[in-house]
Amino acid sequence: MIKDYEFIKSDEVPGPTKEEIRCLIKCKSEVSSEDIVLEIGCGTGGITSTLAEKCKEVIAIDKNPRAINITSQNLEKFNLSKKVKLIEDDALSFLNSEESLKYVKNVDIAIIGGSNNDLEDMIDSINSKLNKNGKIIITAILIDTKIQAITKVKNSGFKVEIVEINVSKGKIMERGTMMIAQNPIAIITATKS
Ligand SMILES: C[S@@+](CC[C@H](N)C(=O)[O-])C[C@H]1O[C@@H](n2cnc3c(N)ncnc32)[C@H](O)[C@@H]1O
Repeated sequence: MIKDYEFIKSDEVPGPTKEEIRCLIKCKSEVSSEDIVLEIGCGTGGITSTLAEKCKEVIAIDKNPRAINITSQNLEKFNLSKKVKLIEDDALSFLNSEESLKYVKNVDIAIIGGSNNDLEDMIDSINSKLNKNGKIIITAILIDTKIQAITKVKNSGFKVEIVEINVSKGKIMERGTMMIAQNPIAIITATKS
């Protein structure tokens, strides 16, 4: 697993998703060497890099050119560039475009880490390109996003699992170890039946 400190970072781009959360996403996704992964909102490239180490191919989309740039630098650093197609665009516009048909079809795993106000439409669009038994994994910090995501995937007929993770990481100091809490984050895993 790539460590958080190994990623090239930028103040203008969120991420990388913390190592413990990336571990869980990798585990919950059950990613294999045959899988085609779609990531919406690649940010710094934390999840893209983690899954690219194992899967066949990642199509990673971000509307922020700086995110695409920093993800590209990280993929280069970890020697994963060949496995990843980077797309700079608004995810929903891209998924609904003709061009997307060239790259996004028969998806096995889709990760949604950024969606603005388009989450429900995004889930519909991804669902139309998702293989049977494929998974959509949504990471959410806002309570509102969690509720919206769970309601949508449940009503769309997916099998749904949700875990909320509260990680505290030890900071070792001279006089003892202090546990530093990270933001709670929900991982919603929706499996297509
Ligand atoms: C929290 S960051 C993801 C961090 C990433 N998982 C990582 O490990 O580095 C969310 C990203 O989603 C992107 N984003 C938000 N809404 C989007 C949309 N509609 N289309 C494409 N990208 C979007 C943002 O630009 C941002 O870079």
